[in-house]
Amino acid sequence: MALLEVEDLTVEFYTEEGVVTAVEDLSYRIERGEKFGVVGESGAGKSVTALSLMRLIESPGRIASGEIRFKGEDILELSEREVRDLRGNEVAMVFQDAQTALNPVYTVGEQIAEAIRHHLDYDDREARERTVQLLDEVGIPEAETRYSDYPHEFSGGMQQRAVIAMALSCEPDLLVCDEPTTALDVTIEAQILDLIEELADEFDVAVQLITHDLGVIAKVCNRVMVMYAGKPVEKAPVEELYYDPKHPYTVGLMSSIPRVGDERDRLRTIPGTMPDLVELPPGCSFHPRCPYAEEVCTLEEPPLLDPETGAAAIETTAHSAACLEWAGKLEAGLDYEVEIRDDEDTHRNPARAEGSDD
Ligand SMILES: Nc1ncnc2c1ncn2[C@@H]1O[C@H](COP(=O)(O)OP(=O)(O)OP(=O)(O)O)[C@@H](O)[C@H]1O
Repeated sequence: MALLEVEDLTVEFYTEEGVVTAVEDLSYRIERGEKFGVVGESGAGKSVTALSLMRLIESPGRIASGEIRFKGEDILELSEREVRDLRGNEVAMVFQDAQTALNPVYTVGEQIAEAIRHHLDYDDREARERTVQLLDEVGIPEAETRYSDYPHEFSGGMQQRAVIAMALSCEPDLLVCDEPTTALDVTIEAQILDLIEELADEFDVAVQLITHDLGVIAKVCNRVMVMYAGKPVEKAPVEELYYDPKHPYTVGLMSSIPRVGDERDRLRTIPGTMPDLVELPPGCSFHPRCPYAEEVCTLEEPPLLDPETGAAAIETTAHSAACLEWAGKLEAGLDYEVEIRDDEDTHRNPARAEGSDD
């Protein structure tokens, strides 16, 4: 049994414009200790997915259908009290903005110690000791002294480290990080990502890392799900996604990975914007922006398929993509080439999209 199993999750928001289907029929699973990335543009449904895991979707939204099983138990069936126990204790979350996670009127140390006392039944002294130890582990210098600092006395990067310490304080099995580094500058971003990766291994905690940046996923994750307009369009081990992407949207996202000193001609960024979620385009939601779209793409919605066999993807399918190409339905096929640039050299990816014309 996987640690987390999300099955056919659909989340809707009732707005004046109509019903927004923010997440539709979404399925994925995360194994114990796995680092799982969720990537897509703004509005893809990444945060809504994360909030659903914590059962934090609020009106006008609701989880319309699906199951979210954590250690085999459907969290949608739990009582409010049971969900509160789950949050923080077994599933912890780190958001983009550390400031909203920290209460300005308590010292950083007190807040973490309070979480420890609440969840782990430690006395004051034990909680304080554990807090200092955690602050030290997340790289806060002079942890003993900084325990008594208020959040505003910490820099943005230090605040995010403290939030990570708080998230890990109750030894969760799953850490959900929603754009944890977006508010930070690039050097600090790299440090925080390294920290998340190191701590995930050290604490043996699985991570669901949400970002709009494939470069961030590359640094941290083992497996990735690409989302577009509320649905998964590609799932793959990270290396495979980079070397052999099977969905045109993924290829478009790759062009926006910033690399220092990267002089190569970029693949075009994807023109256009995400469709209106109240009224999705017919057929494949991505077709209005897809350079390879054909008439069939306006008519048929592509399921997730195994690109090797064209069979419907099941949970054990390692690499799947929702493009009609893999159902053998495109006449001209996909024709893209991915250029990978390593630190030392640049080489063309040998893996071209199968079924390409030339
Ligand atoms: N409170 C809300 N009320 C109405 N619609 C909402 C609400 N929250 C989310 N949505 C809808 O769900 C869509 C997906 O939102 P979500 O926050 O999950 O996107 P995201 O992929 O996390 O993007 P971002 O990177 O901008 O956070 C939004 O575009 C919006 O249409």
